[in-house]
Amino acid sequence: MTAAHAIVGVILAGGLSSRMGQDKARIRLGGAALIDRAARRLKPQVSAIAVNANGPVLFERGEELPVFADLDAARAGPLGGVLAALDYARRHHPEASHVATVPTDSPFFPTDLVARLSRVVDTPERMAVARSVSGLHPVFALWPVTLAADLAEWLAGGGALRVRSYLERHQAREITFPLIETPRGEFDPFFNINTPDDLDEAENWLWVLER
Ligand SMILES: Nc1nc2c(ncn2[C@@H]2O[C@H](COP(=O)(O)OP(=O)(O)OP(=O)(O)O)[C@@H](O)[C@H]2O)c(=O)[nH]1
Repeated sequence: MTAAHAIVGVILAGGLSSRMGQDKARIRLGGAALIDRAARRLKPQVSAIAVNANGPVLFERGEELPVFADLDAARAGPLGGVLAALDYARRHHPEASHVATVPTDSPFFPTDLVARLSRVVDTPERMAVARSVSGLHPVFALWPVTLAADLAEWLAGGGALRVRSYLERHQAREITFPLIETPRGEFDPFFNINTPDDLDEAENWLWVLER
């Protein structure tokens, strides 16, 4: 697949943030909310961008993005967000072949994420997912829009909620991304912020990464 293909980028922000105790999308890192950081990083990589959230979303500096909720009020985890994303893409971007998802809580993801995942998408049905030395990162993935009905059926049929199981079922291609070399050592670009301690660690890394 080439960069000419239309890919809708979706920031997954529909979780409960229970470990953080407050909405992770609104958490500030280095002066910017995580949702705005994710949007800034994803936007140049895709042809359109939107946010999956199950509550109100606030954007800064007038950068309003389209927001859509899960289709089913009973939360199905990240896959519920992916299903909503495929439905959104089908309705608003009929030209799009794939949706690229990233979570809202991972501020340092690769700036060539979508380009590298796209390169291994050789058929319209192909899925691709990111890996690093820390393991598979199932919410950093390319999802064919045509999978919507299959995913809906799988979730309705009580399919495992784990994203990883669904990717395995479809033999998603895995792309391994390198660690980032810094003066303080190597850093995983898929580092994500789940707890207040993670946020402290991200603040420390931000200082090193943006020096
Ligand atoms: N749409 C949707 N997204 C979800 C759901 N659960 C998790 N996510 C998203 O999936 C990604 C990974 O979520 P987690 O960090 O495991 O869960 P979380 O709800 O954000 O945080 P915790 O409640 O602390 O587990 C994040 O981008 C979440 O916003 C859900 O039920 N629906």
